[in-house]
Amino acid sequence: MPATPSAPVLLADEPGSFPHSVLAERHPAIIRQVREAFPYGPAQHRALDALLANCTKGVIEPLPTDAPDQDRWTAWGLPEYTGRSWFDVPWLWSESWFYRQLLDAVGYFTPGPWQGIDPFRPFKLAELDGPETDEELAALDDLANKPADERGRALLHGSLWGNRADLGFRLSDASAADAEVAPALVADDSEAFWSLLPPAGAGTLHLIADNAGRELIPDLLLIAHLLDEGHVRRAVLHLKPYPYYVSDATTADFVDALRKLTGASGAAAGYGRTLWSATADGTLTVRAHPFAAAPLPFSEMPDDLRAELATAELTVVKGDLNYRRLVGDRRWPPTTPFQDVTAYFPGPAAALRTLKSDVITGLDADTETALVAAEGQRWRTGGTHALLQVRV
Ligand SMILES: O=P(O)(O)OC[C@@]1(O)O[C@H](CO)[C@@H](O)[C@@H]1O
Repeated sequence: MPATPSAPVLLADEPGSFPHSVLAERHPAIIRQVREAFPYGPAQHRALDALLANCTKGVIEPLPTDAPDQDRWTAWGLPEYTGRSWFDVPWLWSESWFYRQLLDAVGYFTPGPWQGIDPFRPFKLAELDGPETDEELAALDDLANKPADERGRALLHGSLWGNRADLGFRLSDASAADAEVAPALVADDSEAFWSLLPPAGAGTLHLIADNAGRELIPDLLLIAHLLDEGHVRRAVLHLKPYPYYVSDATTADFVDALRKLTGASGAAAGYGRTLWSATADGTLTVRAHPFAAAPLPFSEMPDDLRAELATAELTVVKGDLNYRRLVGDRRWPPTTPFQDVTAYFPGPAAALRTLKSDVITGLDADTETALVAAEGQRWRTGGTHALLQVRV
């Protein structure tokens, strides 16, 4: 048990707060964009209208008794939250519920012509095919002749900062992509990261992925490097079982990213070949566990996932949402020890995250003071700061 006393769970009930803006502004904007991106029929438009009204003014409603995921959502807290405003239940919970309901509205789960059609795919593809992605891949050629440890550090940073590529975040803050970043990390355990993964390692890396496209590609490059240089013998990539938080990576997005690499020229294609053959021989495997899209913190992970992560040399936990799930989506004092709040995790873990929501732990007091003096509380949510924290 962590020695640290717990902190209040984040709700979205305070107007003016970041969680409130996500429910009141980001979710309606997502509905609008999805609606405009597809030639949906009248039934889908009606369902989207109903969702818009429900998610902004209504209450959590029960699922139809024949919903295939009824049991799962029952176990995840639906009976407890039914009848309550979306703004009055844990924010982590209502956000996951939103994506589940949005997919339902467009027919994603219903047998028929729209089953399995990712409503976020046009946005993901536009990013994957954009000039920035090609520039990032071309830059790998400059890295190719550097010593392996220098390449490793550059690729680790690429994976970390790749977390800025979050289409949901950009929806609510269009200027986010251009905002200047603060290169110094607010917490930097990268030495511990490398000491957990020395060369000639025999273990398995797990990576809990976050966004597709410009985040997943650098994640894949890091995995390829760790395999090629012998830091780990195997890797397991955890993806989402269905589209989630706009740009979260699914198996289809993994395929697109890998094809992008193998279809590129120069060094990028080499990484692509490493990964393609690693999937073929089982060195790299993918998972899409239902818990990856659960509305719960990782402390409540099911036994099968816990047992699997317990075998990892290191689990890399990518992104802001996964960080919220890792430490618990709570109002921790920022200096709360990261080791304490992650003590429950089944093995060593490394959080690689740009800061895009209020939750933060593991800061030293001077760092917090300096951030507040410079920016008020904006540093928590602006996506311009990043951290790499390791739980040993
Ligand atoms: O997990 P990611 O892609 O880094 O960020 C997810 C995010 O954009 O969505 C949530 C709010 O909707 C926050 O956790 C964060 O702002």
